[in-house]
Amino acid sequence: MVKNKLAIIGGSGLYDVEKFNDRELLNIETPWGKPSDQILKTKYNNKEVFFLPRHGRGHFISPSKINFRANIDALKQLGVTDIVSVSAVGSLKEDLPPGKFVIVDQFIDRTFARIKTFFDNEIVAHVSMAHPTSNGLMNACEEAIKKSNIDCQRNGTYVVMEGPQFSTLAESNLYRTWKADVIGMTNMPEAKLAREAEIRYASVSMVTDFDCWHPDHENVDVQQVVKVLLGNAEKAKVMIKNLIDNFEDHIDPNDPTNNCLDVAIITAPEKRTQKTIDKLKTIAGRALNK
Ligand SMILES: CSC[C@H]1O[C@H](OP(=O)(O)O)[C@H](O)[C@@H]1O
Ligand SMILES: Nc1ncnc2[nH]cnc12
Repeated sequence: MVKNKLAIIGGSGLYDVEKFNDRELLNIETPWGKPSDQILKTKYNNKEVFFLPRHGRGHFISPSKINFRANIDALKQLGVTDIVSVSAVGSLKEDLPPGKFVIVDQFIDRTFARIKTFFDNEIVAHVSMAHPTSNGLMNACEEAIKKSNIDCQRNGTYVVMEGPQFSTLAESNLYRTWKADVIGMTNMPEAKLAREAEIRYASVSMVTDFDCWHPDHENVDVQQVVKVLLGNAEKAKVMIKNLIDNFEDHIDPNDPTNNCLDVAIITAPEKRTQKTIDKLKTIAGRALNK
């Protein structure tokens, strides 16, 4: 049986989980290059967990330059089965003020300058993204957040913009007409690549600002965002502890992510070269070597 292993991908404001013991920093190489930073392997209540800051410690990687493929491949190499992203987002709704957490269940991917698949050479696969987040993992996040007394909305749509500039007023208003809830720059292609790697994914998005549509908040200002972020990050760390404790109770053994490549790879076996099969060993070894 596959052992469930949790990883947290930390976003803006969450670059480490300092208070966990048994800390080991891992340098992982992947066929896609280097991940954003060393990966922290640590323990809480005797449970192993991995942590990777997607912008690097010190926040030196912009959203468009994150090597999402290397990040996902590295976590898969470590045996990670579940990823919870912790992200800063702008709010597109009046009832989602700064400080509120949203367990995102849907995305609108508006990014255009990123590599979005592991299957772009010789071996082609089309995974379903109808439900990009895993229900069991979202249940675990909801329970962990509630236990931490954090104000939270279950479900919501996250618009992923390219950035790094924030939206124009017209764009912000357009996304509001789409009934989207929050906006950020990083959860895609992360969620797509996690799905291709058959890793369950959930996103806990922490509201830092009202973007620019709100009549009382004309601009997004990074200084303001950082102020809210620091408070959010402390709350997120409490949530992460609760999540490590409870996540295994919520794993769905029948989650469609678990073996989604079985019905996704379309390339005829005779067209798959050994070189590409080797490159995809970590991501798709299970499905390719059956
Ligand atoms: C510092 S505000 C903009 C920045 O924050 C979010 O990143 P993350 O999702 O990693 O927390 C947003 O997507 C932008 O990258
Ligand atoms: N308003 C906003 N737009 C995009 N990404 C964000 N991250 C935090 N606030 C944001």
